[in-house]
Amino acid sequence: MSNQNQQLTIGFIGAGNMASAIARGLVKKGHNPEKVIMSNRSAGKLEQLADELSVQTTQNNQEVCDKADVILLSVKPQMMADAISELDFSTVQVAVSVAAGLTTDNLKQMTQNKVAMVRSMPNTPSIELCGATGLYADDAVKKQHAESVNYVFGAIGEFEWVPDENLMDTVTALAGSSPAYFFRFMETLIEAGTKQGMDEQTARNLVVQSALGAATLIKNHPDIAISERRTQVTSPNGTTAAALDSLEQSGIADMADKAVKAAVNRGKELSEGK
Ligand SMILES: NC(=O)C1=CN([C@@H]2O[C@H](COP(=O)(O)OP(=O)(O)OC[C@H]3O[C@@H](n4cnc5c(N)ncnc54)[C@H](OP(=O)(O)O)[C@@H]3O)[C@@H](O)[C@H]2O)C=CC1
Ligand SMILES: O=C(O)[C@@H]1CCC=N1
Repeated sequence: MSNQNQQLTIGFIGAGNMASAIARGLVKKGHNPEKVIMSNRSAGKLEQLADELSVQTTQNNQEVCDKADVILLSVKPQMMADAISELDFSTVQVAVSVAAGLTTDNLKQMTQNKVAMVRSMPNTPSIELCGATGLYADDAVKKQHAESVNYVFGAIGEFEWVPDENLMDTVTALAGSSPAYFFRFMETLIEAGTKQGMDEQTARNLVVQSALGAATLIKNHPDIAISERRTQVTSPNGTTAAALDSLEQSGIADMADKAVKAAVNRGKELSEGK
């Protein structure tokens, strides 16, 4: 990590699931917790984060603006206008929304266009420094702002800038939300294993290690197609072929397509205040 970026004070408005995942990741990566400040509406989460991470906490959102160089706007989309409209961002270098759906136009309107605004879509594996984040900035965002943002999201995983803001709803479907799809698939496999008579802990260990192994295998060999890895597992007329045939007959591709479209559409609704 570059020394200059390590000096950044990183602020959070809203200290819920996503903000605490990023803060935990940053501290785990070695960012000085005294250079993290988090605000939240209610006190309980702040007390826990102060105890666990030794970050600065406050229930005053303006204090975060006054102390932080980079601010992550991490309240629910429906709460964003209430949380940020009255704030003075004049000493803030760049604000980064993590909210699903809200466009940079929505956000700039809420802040009267007074702060450089980046839109991000991270995910909770950021706690383990395995995050996947999509980022979008309009032309007003300077190189120095982008570098600060790269530092934050590079510390907690991998990130991709997208050139077209419309793609941020797809980022939400494929990165922000997708850990939940994988969790759900793991849950269903474990449950199916227990129906075959296996105890839950053993089923969990086998499923989780297989998920980790499958992702690691794909990630460590980007030159090998995912379909080739699938073929390597699938003996002709074997057990995998039987399972995959069943998944295809149940419409796995259609299910994924519909799920992604549902998430994208919900993102668009959120941008319209629905
Ligand atoms: N969860 C996830 O996996 C992901 C979430 N996101 C985005 O992150 C954002 C937050 O989601 P998530 O963390 O899940 O939600 P949470 O409900 O866990 O966190 C939101 C937090 O904002 C606080 N809050 C609400 N209003 C204010 C306010 N006016 N001032 C200060 N704090 C306030 C809430 O406080 P209180 O304790 O009082 O309720 C709450 O702790 C959303 O916009 C979501 O779209 C993006 C990617 C992934
Ligand atoms: O479910 C949501 O709306 C948020 C955004 C991505 C993950 N959680």
